[in-house]
This record gives sequence, structure tokens and C-alpha cells, in this order.
Amino acid sequence: MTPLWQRLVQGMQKTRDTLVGSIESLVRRHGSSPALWEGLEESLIAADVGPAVAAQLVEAVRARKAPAADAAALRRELATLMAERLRRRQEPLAWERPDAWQRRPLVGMVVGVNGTGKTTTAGKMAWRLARQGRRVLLVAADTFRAAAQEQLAIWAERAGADLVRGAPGQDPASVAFDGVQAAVARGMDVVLVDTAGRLHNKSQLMAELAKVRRVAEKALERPLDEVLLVLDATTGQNGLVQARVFTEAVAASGLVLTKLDGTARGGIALAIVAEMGLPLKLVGVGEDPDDLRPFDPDAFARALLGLED
Ligand SMILES: Nc1nc2c(ncn2[C@@H]2O[C@H](COP(=O)(O)OP(=O)(O)OP(=O)(O)O)[C@@H](O)[C@H]2O)c(=O)[nH]1
Repeated sequence: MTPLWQRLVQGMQKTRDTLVGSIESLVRRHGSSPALWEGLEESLIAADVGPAVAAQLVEAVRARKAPAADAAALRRELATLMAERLRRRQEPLAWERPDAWQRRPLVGMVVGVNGTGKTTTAGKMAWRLARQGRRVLLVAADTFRAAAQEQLAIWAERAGADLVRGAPGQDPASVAFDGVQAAVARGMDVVLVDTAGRLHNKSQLMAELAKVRRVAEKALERPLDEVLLVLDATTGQNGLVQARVFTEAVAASGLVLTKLDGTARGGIALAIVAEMGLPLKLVGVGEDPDDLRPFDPDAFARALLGLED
């Protein structure tokens, strides 16, 4: 097992154990009778893939006429079908494209409701980019919560990244402006702007976020490279509602799904990819720096269904 694969498999243990366990018991109990398909649809819904995707997957797997009495074959068929669906919207992060470094600094921003893992995601990205030899500047545009700035400062130190932080209560847009300007002046490769968590139903706070983006773009004199909406996998279908509102407010360029290690409902990735017109770019499977992974549809589907690498 490669370390990457191992982390994904370990991180998604809860979802995998639940889903694989229920597929095996369904096959044992129902063989290939119609009750199998009904049970399978329910298991997929319980894993949070969403009712529409669950129905489509079951229909497709039935149409393939897999030997349904064989749980392992059924899991393989499902993994193939899931990976196919997940690949439809696949897109790498801006800084993973070979031509990206012609325009630097590349600037990304993380947004989302409170506690989804924005600061951790910005920190982990900084850590990974720094290990690749990139000069990274982190911007603590959460001027609301001092602890959030402290947390980002710890990540900056750990990654060996520069840090720009605002004064308490300072307009977050002006902190983002200062951060981008400092990065341009210092010839940095990447800027990652961490924003304060906010509820999607607070329109004033959503407008503030749109302003942070606008002002950062003014400093950069071009559009931002990534605006990543960070969603917590443990919140399940509710994350989809958040995703729609945030996307309208800031035109996110991609999604990050964190805490996949903390839920038995990791199938939410499929619901998100099907529902949102946005690529899922990263998944979080733990709290270590290395626990943030580029989203790989095939590895993800195999980890979900407990198949070997
Ligand atoms: N298990 C697990 N924990 C995670 C993951 N990502 C983040 N966390 C934890 O989730 C908690 C919240 O993360 P933060 O990064 O502070 O979240 P935030 O969105 O910046 O929070 P606010 O700024 O308050 O909105 C922390 O304890 C993180 O360590 C993950 O992939 N797995």
C-alpha cells in the first residue's frame, strides 16, 4: 500500500466499514433477489450519497448484470460507477497546473461556515506547497477571533511560511489587500487568505466575503486563482445548502471536503459533485499536515468500498 492510499483508507474507515458491512450482509441475506437492490439503495443513502445518486447507481449496477450474489464483484462494479461519476467534474487546483507558475503569486482564499476546517486547510496547503519548495504567504483575514489568527500563525511557523495578520476588528478586506500587496513586493509564489467562519444565512457577512475577494483582486490586478469553499463532511446534506449560498455570494472555484475521517457518511462527496456545478479539489482525512489530499476519484471510490489499491 502506498502511504497516500493508506491514509485515505484509514481516514475513511467509518464509511467503508459501514458500507462494506451492509453490502456483505445484504448479499448474504438476499442473494440476487430484488430485496438486494432495495437494500443497496438504502445503504447508499445512509452513506449520504443522496437519494438521486443512490437510485442512479443501483440502476446502473443492475443494468451491468454483475453477479449480484458476489459481494466483492458488486463492490468493484459500484466503485467503477462511482469513480466515473466523480471524474465528470474533476479539475486540479490552480497551483497544480503546469502552466500556473507563469503568473505569480497565485492567490487562493478559503471560505465557509464556522469550524469546517478553513484555517487547517490553509495551513496544510501552505505546508505542502512549502515542502515543494514554494514561497508561501498566509493571510489571517479573520480579524474577529484572535485565536484563529494564532492558529494560522502556528501553521505559518510549521510550514516556514510568511504571515500577514490584521489588527483586531480591522476590515478583513484591507488585511487581504495588505497580504496580497506584501506577497507581490516580496516575490512570493503563493498567497493563501484565511477568512472568518460565517453562517450562510447572514447576508451582511456574505457581502463582506464578496468584498474580501474584490479587494484582494484589486491588489492582485487580476481574478483570484482559487476560492475554495470548505465543507465539513460530518454535516451531511446540510452542507449542500451552505454550498449553494456561498457559491452565489463569492463564486467559489472549487470545494474542499474535510473530516472524512470523522463520519460514516463519506458518500456525501458523490452528492456534492452531482448537485454542485463545482469540482471537489481536496479532501481532509485527519489533523496531520499530510492529511489533506488532492481529490482522486478512483482512489476515493476504492477507499469507500474497501478495495485494494
Ligand atoms: N478529524 C479531522 N479534523 C479536522 C480536519 N480538518 C480540520 N479539522 C479540525 O476541525 C477543527 C476546526 O478546524 P479549523 O481549521 O479551526 O476550522 P475553521 O473553519 O477555520 O474555523 P473558524 O475560523 O472558527 O470558522 C480543528 O480542531 C481541526 O483540527 C479533518 O480533515 N479531519
